[in-house]
Amino acid sequence: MNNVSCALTIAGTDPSGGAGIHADLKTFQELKSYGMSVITSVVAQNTTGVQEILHLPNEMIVSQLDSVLSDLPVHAFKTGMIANTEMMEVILEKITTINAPYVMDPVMVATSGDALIHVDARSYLREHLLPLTTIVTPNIQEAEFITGNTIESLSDMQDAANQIVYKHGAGAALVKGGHLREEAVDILYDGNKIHTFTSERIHTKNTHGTGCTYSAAITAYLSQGIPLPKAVDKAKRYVTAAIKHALPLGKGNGPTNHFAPRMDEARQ
Ligand SMILES: Nc1ncnc2c1ncn2[C@@H]1O[C@H](COP(=O)(O)OP(=O)(O)OP(=O)(O)O)[C@@H](O)[C@H]1O
Ligand SMILES: Cc1ncc(CO)c(N)n1
Repeated sequence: MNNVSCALTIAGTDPSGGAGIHADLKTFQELKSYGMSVITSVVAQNTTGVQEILHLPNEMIVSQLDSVLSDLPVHAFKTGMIANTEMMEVILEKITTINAPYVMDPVMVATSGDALIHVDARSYLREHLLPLTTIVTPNIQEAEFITGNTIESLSDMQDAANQIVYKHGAGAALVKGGHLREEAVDILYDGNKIHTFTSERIHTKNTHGTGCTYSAAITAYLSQGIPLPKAVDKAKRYVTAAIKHALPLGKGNGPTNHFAPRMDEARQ
């Protein structure tokens, strides 16, 4: 495998294995990209919520980034949880040197409702990191924060996706409507046109880490040179299968099933 595609995630941890760095690396592996990770914060969390957070010193984050960037290729990268403004500043300085697609999951709160980033950092993320992205993947709540508008319909989602590109400078915006309607509809504006991705809505409480898994799948496909709308289409299929076969583990919202495509293939 001389032409292996390398994908990097910069995010927080989840010892219960369903979200954060762990979801990202499992997804990269399942989708056949070589996974690499830089840890921002160590998060004691599980399917029921977040118990404790330890932020790594900024020098250690920079040091991890230097270790990866001085030695290995990066064909696409993503950011997830970046807890505060200072951390965002040092990460920004390093990622501007990477010449590869950038997927931002603008993580603000966990599925459990626990806050994962400092309130002030949300504005920094919008003003300074967002313009660097190839694609940003907000859920409704995150898109409402970025645009300052309420989102209640598909047409509101389209307006938000447009605004996030034109007004806030993202390369493309994928607004996820998982929580909005009977179908799970996501809207992508790629700077040229609106694309709509629809899947059945799966009635399950096991949705811990869906956002991480989805953005990691987009990153994996972009690392393989697959162009944007197609990468999102394939990632949407992957996350839908992962939710459909979600694992009833833990006492709260169980994790998505990163093996899911193999289970579907095995049945065919
Ligand atoms: N119950 C569901 N059935 C089918 N698809 C879903 C369901 N819930 C979410 N999705 C889809 O999963 C993907 C992830 O979106 P979601 O809105 O859950 O992300 P998120 O809120 O960022 O996740 P997280 O809780 O990990 O932060 C989207 O494509 C969304 O449409
Ligand atoms: C570390 C981390 N990033 C993102 C999420 C959002 O699901 C989470 N629960 N934990």
